[in-house]
Order: sequence, then C-alpha cells, then structure tokens
Amino acid sequence: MPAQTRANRPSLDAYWMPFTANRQFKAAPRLLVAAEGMHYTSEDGRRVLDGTAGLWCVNAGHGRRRIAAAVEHQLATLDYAPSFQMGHPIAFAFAERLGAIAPGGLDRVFFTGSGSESVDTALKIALAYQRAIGQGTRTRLIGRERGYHGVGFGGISVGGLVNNRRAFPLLPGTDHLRHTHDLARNAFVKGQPEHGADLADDLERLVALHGAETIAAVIVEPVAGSTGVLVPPKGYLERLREIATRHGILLIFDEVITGFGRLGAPFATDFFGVTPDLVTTAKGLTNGTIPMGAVFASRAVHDALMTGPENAIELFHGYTYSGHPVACAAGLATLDVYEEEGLLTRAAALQDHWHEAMHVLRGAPHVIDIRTIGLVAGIELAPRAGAPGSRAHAVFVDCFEKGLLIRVTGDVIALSPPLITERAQIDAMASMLGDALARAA
Ligand SMILES: Cc1ncc(COP(=O)(O)O)c(CNc2cccc(C(=O)O)c2)c1O
Repeated sequence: MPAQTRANRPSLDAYWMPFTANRQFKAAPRLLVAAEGMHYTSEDGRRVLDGTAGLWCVNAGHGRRRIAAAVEHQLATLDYAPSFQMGHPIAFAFAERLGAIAPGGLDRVFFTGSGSESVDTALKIALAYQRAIGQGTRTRLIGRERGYHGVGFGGISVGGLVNNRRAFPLLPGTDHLRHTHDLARNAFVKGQPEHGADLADDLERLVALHGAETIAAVIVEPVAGSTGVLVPPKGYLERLREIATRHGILLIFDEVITGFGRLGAPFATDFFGVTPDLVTTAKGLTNGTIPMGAVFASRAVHDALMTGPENAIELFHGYTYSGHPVACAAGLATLDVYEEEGLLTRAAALQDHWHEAMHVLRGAPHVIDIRTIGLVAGIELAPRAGAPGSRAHAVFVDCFEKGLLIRVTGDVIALSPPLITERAQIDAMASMLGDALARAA
C-alpha cells in the first residue's frame, strides 16, 4: 500500500465516525497514517508524541513486531473458529495465562469483543448469578454519576454521563452513587484524595431506599477515566467493598482503562488491594491491536452458574468473536511483551516523576485542578463562558498541530501515555502542554 498522503487521501464521506463532530472533523481532518513506539505519523508527515496510548489502550507502545508476527501466524493457521459448543486451544491457553495474573485471583475468564461488551457481559453474569443462588429478586444494577461503562444499553444505564444517556431508553431500576469529585476539598492532589471515603455510604442509602434483596450488583471504575480522571478517595473502595459484601451485592470493577499496568500494578484491584467479584477489561488486553475484551470472574460466581443438567448451556450469552483465535494470539503476544519488559509494574517507578511533571502545570493559564495517579493525569481547565468544552478542544487541536496527542473530555485534558514512556518524553508532554495552555484563549 503506498504511503498515505493528502494526494491519495480517500473520500471522507462514507465513514460515519464515532464520538466525533463529523462535519467539523471532515472540514479539517486530523489523520494518522503510521505509528512506532511512542509516536504516530500524521498524514502530513509529522511525528506526533502519543500522550494517550491511542485511546488508553496501546500500553506497550506502537508497532510491536512480536504481536504482528503472532497475528500473522495465527491468521495463516486458524483464522476463525466457532466458540459455541466448539473450541480452539489458543483460547484456553490465553484464559489460563490471564488466570495466572488475574486481578484478586478472579481466574475464570469470559471473552468479549470490546469494553462495552465486557460491561454488558459482567452485568448479565451478575444477574444470572443472583438468580442461580435463589436471589432472583435482585434485578437492580447500581452505577455511579460520571461513570463510563461503554455504549451498550447496560453500560449507558449504569453509566453516569448525561450525553450518553439522554437520547436513549435505559434499563429500568438502575440507580447511582454520587461521583467522588470534590474540587473544594481535593484540588491538585497527587494520588488518592484525603476526603470523600464516606461517599461510599451512598450504597447504604440505596439499600435503605430499594431493599438489598432488589440489588444485584454495583459497578464502578476504580479510577474513573473518560469523565476526566477521578481518583478514589482514600478508603472509598474498601468501604464500598464492605457494604456490598454485607448486603450480598456483587462488586464489579470496570478496569477497561486501569487494567494491564496503567496504575503501576497489573490491575487497579492489585494497586488498591480491594477485591471485587467481577472485573471487566479490554484495551490493553491486546495492546489495542485486535478488538477484544475479557471479564474476570471469581470461582464463586463462575461455579454458582456451573450447575443444572450436564447438557444444558449454563449461560445464554456470548458473541461470534468471543475467544477469537487471532485476538487470543495478539493477547498472548501482548502478555509476553508486558512480562518480558516489566510493563505491568513499570508505571510505579515512573509515578513520582509523572506527578511532578504534571503538577508543574499548576499555575498555567486556565488550569483549575490536576489529578494524577500511576501514568494517568487529568488537567481540568476553567470553561470558557457559555462554551463549555471549547477551550480544551482548542488545546487538543493546537497540541496535535504542535506534535502531541492528548484526549479531552469536557474541559478536562486526559493524559495516559504508553507504559514504555521515558522520563524525557514525560517532560516533553508537560512542556508542550504548558506551551499550548499559554497560547489558549
Ligand atoms: C471504563 C470503561 N468501560 C468501558 C469502556 C468501553 O470500551 P469500548 O470502547 O471498547 O466498548 C471504556 C472505553 N473507554 C473509552 C473509549 C474511548 C474513548 C475514551 C476517552 O476517555 O476518550 C474512553 C471504558 O473506559
């Protein structure tokens, strides 16, 4: 395929882009044509430092030949095989390898095709589990304000981002904890804020309102990413775990972003030392190379469903691409890279440098908060009057033009570089972002 340039650019008309202002984008497109290590190459030939690991997913950096070779070999060996009532060894091998690093020992693995599918899978497993143990009255699912759990009807129902919810009918019976963001008490914090553990008591209030016998599960992101990086207050997750356990409510950690080394431990479950009953993952599972997700379940949840007649399908759920052989090959090679280069814990050694580099931006124009943990940063800007989100979007476009890819959500800038990043590149991100903020109106 010839190098992709402006001269041979395909028409932009047919592709309906996700989560994008399509008309604005197609009037001034930002196109990436190659990637290697920490950098993208833009259509006009510029090197762009990847400050977001793509979309929080390319944890090992771009262009990994080990993964490419594994995918090529698998495609030429067994490109696709059914996973319903049929099997292929590589799916079992990948599940076993994942089981060996499973968050909190949750070593039963259900494969999906994305984070959204992992979330809907975990919610359905939770409902099926409650039914299987004779708690069929537990049909209610609890999420949290500002939570993001993908775009399935389950995920948007437990999610807490209004733009993802307002236009669609939602699952009946869902309810929400309050979010944990507290600018007044917890501004410019490195790591977990001191204040707010008591917000976990919202689960007690929902039990008092609905009755524990109606509640199947509560799902939270250990660190809320898409909403703009909200780090749990000290003691919050522990409290949520204790309340859920006491009321027979399953706790689900949505680790689509935090999974596979993002915080400096293999999973947030390990980082915070709090064990849920189910964990959803995707993104870093295959280093963003092949769409895939995985739900980690405890033996208790899994075994409760492995009952009934031997010839019966225990869970009427699954996808054409569940356990896809090529995705499994990409995942196994990804784990090899993570393990050989220590990437599942590398962020721990970089976290202090990351904290300092990002908090240097305190005092930059428009910055009203900075939140950092592991290799994640949320830099919150004061919104422009009457135009929320426009200031951060302008910084995003400016950064891209100057050679840095960032993410913005509302007026929060989110950074989550590949875990291979060097300290000099962290400093470059902070410097380039500081320059962009200085230019921002
Ligand atoms: C916690 C969480 N749960 C589920 C999903 C959905 O995954 P899929 O997209 O693979 O269906 C996500 C995805 N998170 C996500 C996806 C795209 C952009 C951004 C952003 O923060 O800009 C975040 C996520 O962050």
